[in-house]
Amino acid sequence: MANRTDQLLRAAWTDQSAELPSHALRWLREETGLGHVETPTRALTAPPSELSDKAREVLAGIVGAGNVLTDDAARLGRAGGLSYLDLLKHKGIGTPEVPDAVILPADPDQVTAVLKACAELKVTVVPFGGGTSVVGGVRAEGAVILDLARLDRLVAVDQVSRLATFQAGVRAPDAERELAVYGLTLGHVPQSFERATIGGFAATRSAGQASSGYGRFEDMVEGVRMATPRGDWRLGVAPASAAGPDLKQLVVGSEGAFGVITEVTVRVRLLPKVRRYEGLVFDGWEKGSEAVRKLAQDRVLADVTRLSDVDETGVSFALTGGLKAKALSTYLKARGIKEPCMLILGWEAQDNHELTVRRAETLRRLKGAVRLGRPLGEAWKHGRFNGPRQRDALMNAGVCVETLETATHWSQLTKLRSAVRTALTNALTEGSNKPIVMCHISHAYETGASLYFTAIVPRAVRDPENQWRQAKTAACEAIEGLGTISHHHAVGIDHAPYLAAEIGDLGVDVLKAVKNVLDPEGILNPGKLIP
Ligand SMILES: Cc1cc2nc3c(=O)[nH]c(=O)nc-3n(C[C@H](O)[C@H](O)[C@H](O)COP(=O)(O)OP(=O)(O)OC[C@H]3O[C@@H](n4cnc5c(N)ncnc54)[C@H](O)[C@@H]3O)c2cc1C
Repeated sequence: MANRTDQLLRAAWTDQSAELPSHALRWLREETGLGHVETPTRALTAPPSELSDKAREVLAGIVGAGNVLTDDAARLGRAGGLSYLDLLKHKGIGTPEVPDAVILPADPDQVTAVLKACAELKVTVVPFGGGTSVVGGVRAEGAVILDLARLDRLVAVDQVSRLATFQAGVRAPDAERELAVYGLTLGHVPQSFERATIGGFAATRSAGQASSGYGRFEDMVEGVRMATPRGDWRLGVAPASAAGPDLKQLVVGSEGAFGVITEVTVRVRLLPKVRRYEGLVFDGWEKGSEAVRKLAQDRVLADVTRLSDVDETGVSFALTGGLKAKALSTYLKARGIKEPCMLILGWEAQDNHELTVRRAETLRRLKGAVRLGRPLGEAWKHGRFNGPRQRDALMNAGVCVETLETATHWSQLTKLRSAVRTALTNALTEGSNKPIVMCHISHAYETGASLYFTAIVPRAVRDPENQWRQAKTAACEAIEGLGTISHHHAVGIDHAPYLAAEIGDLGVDVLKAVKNVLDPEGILNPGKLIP
């Protein structure tokens, strides 16, 4: 179990070293001014645990002495999430926030007992699923980590209603493996799929790459069970209800600040038997985003619908390298495409007839696009979980790489994209360093879409944390009034200062009031979600 979280003590996504191909590194040096930068991984030590003997004894009485871990490896292995800043700290640039202990309860009752004990002992608790938070959600200095790794069971499957109940610590690949036995799927595939958990998805309102077809995670949640210092809370008895506001939605997105989700009942679907992914290219962002809007509003989106802007398309083609990239660019020019914007579409269906009909409905609306067929789509699908490994390789090469996401209505989309691009570019341009800022739509709705930005620039040698902070602040300020502070990464610590601008001071007071009821001692994940 320790290996599930250690990953070079969280300095990387996997324990396999990641390297950039030489042509990619050469290209990056030319484009950004990247020099030769060393990124050593420093051997880290943990400060002594400050968990009192009494607390250790009480917690051991609940979960067993072997499940209260205070050794350095266990604590460093859960020190922080997987944001750029968290990864930097584990590479020895900055100091990671190390918890005092790691508690591993075995079931929902033990979770409730741990929370009640911690409330009495005034011990702060940070819930930890896969630890993939990119917004500081699992930072736990001066707190204990409540790791849900042992809540790893499929509790029930209702094949008639197409529902499955999972314990919160089940990881996405394990959930899919268990469902496949019944011919079912959840269809939730965020880029963090390999490591994130069912409880983490619910706690953060996650959105997967196939959200256009399968919905966001909160659309899938039919029921939740949450342990709080006040006791166990279960919600969700029917597919729809008019019994007052939907309190499930207070739990979904609560980021560990109101309680610990111990079980989630999710809507599942039949496992698809046929899949088809393909790529098209539009000439320019406006034409591409208009096309995605039409698909969304005519309700014929493919299950995966992802439009890259010209910068992101350029980077994907450049990283392909060699003759293939040159041939592609010559072909697109010959077809009159001046600013290629790549659209990936993926359909999943029960049989070829269903797929053919849906595909035809989508494609007949995409006038003016150059179809590049299956190789491009299949290549995207093949590499869909490579992002974290590429980030490791970039960071090892001395690159600052940050991703951030937002969403807005169609009428504001182009304005928001320009505002964030300009903010990031200005904040990251320094001396001979030139940032690359790229963007894509990966989640489309009838009324609007998400925007996902990736910025890469040579890492500042003197103060890398400040370089990141300036870019983050500039982007968050650009978003204010135009879109949401987070479409799927959640609030955590990093977005908390901007939440009031989105939900109002009254909204923040409502969240505080809920917390006061469920967690009167304020032991749960302080500093996260609520500003
Ligand atoms: C490389 C990379 C790619 C990513 N891609 C995506 C993406 O495509 N889509 C997306 O939505 N997100 C993405 N994320 C963000 C992250 O994976 C999601 O936020 C995910 O939902 C977190 O799941 P987790 O199990 O790792 O939760 P953790 O990181 O462990 O926790 C996240 C937050 O939820 C709380 N929490 C966790 N479990 C529980 C629980 N059982 N009860 C109460 N609170 C809990 C934690 O305290 C924390 O505040 C990505 C992250 C990385 C590093």
